[in-house]
Amino acid sequence: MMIARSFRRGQPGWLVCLLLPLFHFATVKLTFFCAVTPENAVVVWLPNAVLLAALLRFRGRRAPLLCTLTYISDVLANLNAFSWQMAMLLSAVNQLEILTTYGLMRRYNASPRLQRLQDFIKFFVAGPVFAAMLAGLAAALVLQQYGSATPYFTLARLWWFGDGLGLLIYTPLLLAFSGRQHQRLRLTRLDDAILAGTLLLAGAVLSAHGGEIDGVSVTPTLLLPAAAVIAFRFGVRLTTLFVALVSLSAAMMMTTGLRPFGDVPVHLEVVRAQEFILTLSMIGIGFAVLISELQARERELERRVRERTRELERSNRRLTAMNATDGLTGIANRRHFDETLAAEWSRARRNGQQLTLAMLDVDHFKQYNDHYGHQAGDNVLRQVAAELTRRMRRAGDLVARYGGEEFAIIAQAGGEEHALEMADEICQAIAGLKLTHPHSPFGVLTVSLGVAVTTPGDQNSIVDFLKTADTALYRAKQLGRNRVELADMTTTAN
Ligand SMILES: Nc1nc2c(ncn2[C@@H]2O[C@H](COP(=O)(O)OP(=O)(O)OP(=O)(O)O)[C@@H](O)[C@H]2O)c(=O)[nH]1
Repeated sequence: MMIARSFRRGQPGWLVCLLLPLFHFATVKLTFFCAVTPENAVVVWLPNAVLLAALLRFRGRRAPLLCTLTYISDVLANLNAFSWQMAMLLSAVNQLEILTTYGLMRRYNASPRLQRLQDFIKFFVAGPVFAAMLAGLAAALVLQQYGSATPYFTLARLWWFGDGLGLLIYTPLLLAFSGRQHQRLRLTRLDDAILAGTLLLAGAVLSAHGGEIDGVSVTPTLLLPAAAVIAFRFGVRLTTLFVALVSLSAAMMMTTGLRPFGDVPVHLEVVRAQEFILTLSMIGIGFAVLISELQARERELERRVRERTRELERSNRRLTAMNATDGLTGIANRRHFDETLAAEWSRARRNGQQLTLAMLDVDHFKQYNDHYGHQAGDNVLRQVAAELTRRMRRAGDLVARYGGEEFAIIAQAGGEEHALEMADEICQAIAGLKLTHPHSPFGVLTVSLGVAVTTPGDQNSIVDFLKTADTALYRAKQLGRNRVELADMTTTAN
C-alpha cells in the first residue's frame, strides 16, 4: 500500500528507499545464481537495471540517496566474488554506467516510460550500446589491474554485453511492472493456444541437451518467432516478462551444463547466448513497444474522432435550432410552425383527436410603429411573444411568429370551449400589459384572435384549417378588435 502510494506521488518514500537496496542485492544474487557460468563469465548482469529503472520511474528524485544505497548494496553483494577494493571500483563502474544512461536519456528527451519506439531506441543507444561499452572498457582496466589473465578486449566485450543485455531486458520489465497497465488482457482461444504452444516449445528447449533432442536440433533460437507473436498479442508487460524469463533460463541452462547453444568452447557459448538474448530482446521488446505505440495512437485518434463528432452534433443542433427560431422574438419561426402543424395534424388524425389553432394579430400596430418608432414596435413584439410563451407551456403547445405582427398558436385537444377560454385569457393578458397606445380606442396595446378547432380527417385540410382561423381573426378585427372569434368549421367541409 505504502509503496503504491509513493509510486503514485512520483516520489520514492522511505519504504522504497529501504526495499530498493534489498531488491538490488537479491538481483545480484539471482544473477550470480543463474547468469554466471562456472567459468565466471557473466551472460547477463541484471542489477544495474534496478537503479536505472528507479531513477527513470521517479524522474531522478532523491537520486543521490538511491545511488548511495544501491552502491553499498552492490559492494556488499560483490564481496564474495571480489576483494574490497575491486568490489568498490567495479560498483563505481556500475554507477557510472547507470548515471551515464540516465543522463543521456534526459539529455535527448527520452520519455522514461519507454512506451514509444523512439524512446526505446534512445534508451538502447544510451544504455546497452554506449554506457555499457564505457563500463566494459573501464571494468576491463580494473580487472586487468587486479591480475586477470584474459585479454583486455575480451574482458571489455564480455562486460559490455553482459551489462548491456541486463539493462536491455530488465529495465523495460521493471518499468512495465511499476507503471499502470493501459488495457486489460482478454485472452481468446487463439491466445490460449499460442501460450500453450510457447510453453511446450520452451519446455522442449529447456530440456534439450547440447541444443538437441534425439539428434533433432532444438536451440533457444526456436523461441524467437514466439517472442514476436507474444509481442503482437500480449503487449509490453508480458513480452518483457517472457524475454527476461527465456534469457535467464538460457543463461541458467549454461550454468547447469546443458549447453543449449551446442558443444562449443565456453567463451563462444557465452557469445552465442548473448547474441541470442540480444536478438530476442530486440524482436520481442522492440516489437511490443512499437505495437503498443501504434495502439496508443489509434486510441488517441478514436478519441479525437469521438470529440469532433460530438462537436459536430452540437453545432448541428445549434444550426437546427437557429433554423427554427425567429431572430427578433426568439420563438419558433414560420418554417417551424408549418412543420409542427403538419406533424400535429397527422398525429391528431391518427389518434382521432381535436387540434386547436389560434391566429393572433396586434391591433393598430402601424400607428404604434409610426408613433413610437420601429425599435419600440420591435420591443412590443418581443413582449407579446414572451407573454404568449409564458402562458402556453403545456407539452404539444407551440407559439410561433407567423409573420410581421402576426402570431400563431397550436394547442392540443380540449374542445371549442377550452380554446375560447385560452384565447380570451391571452387577449386580456396582452391588454393587461398596459403598453400605452395613444391611437388605440382602448388606450393600451391590444390583440385580436381567431380560433379554430377541428378533428383532422378526409373532409378537411391544413390549408382550410388555417383559412378558417384567419377568417375568424378577420371577423374579430371587423367587430372592433381586442377580442376573440371562433371559426365556423362547417364552412370548410367542402
Ligand atoms: N416594428 C416592427 N414592425 C413590424 C414588423 N413586421 C411588421 N411590422 C409592421 O406592422 C404593421 C402592420 O400594419 P397593418 O398590416 O396595417 O396592421 P395594423 O396597423 O396592426 O392594423 P390592424 O391589424 O388592422 O389592427 C406595419 O406597419 C409593419 O411595418 C417588425 O418586425 N417590427
